[in-house]
Amino acid sequence: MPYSIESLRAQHCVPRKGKDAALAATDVAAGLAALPGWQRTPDGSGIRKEFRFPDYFRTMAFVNAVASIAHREDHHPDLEVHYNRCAVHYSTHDVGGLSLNDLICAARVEDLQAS
Ligand SMILES: C[C@H](O)[C@H](O)[C@H]1CNC2=NC(N)=NC(=O)C2=N1
Repeated sequence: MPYSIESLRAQHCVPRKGKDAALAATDVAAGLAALPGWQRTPDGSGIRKEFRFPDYFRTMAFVNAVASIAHREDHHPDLEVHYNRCAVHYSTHDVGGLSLNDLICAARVEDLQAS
């Protein structure tokens, strides 16, 4: 099933649990094709992208905006925060891998970058 970043952004996360909610490998690949710079983690359990900023202040502004998305969507990424970069890692613990929620949130994070 092809995805566009707009179609992902138009959706909201809902609770997804269990194996039935896990994305098939072909769906993950289709999702990543719509999300520039996002990659599957080496173990395949998540998706990840590193964002770079001019300074710590702007890095933290991004971190707080991502936290706001996490709060609104009730879907929470792991973050690696450094002085001028932040890596965002999404996976869905409740399915033990990737769900549509991860693609939706990644698309929302991309929207932050565009603004
Ligand atoms: C009920 C609620 O949707 C779940 O507890 C959510 C909360 N945030 C979550 N975040 C992530 N990353 N994975 C989950 O499975 C998850 N589950």
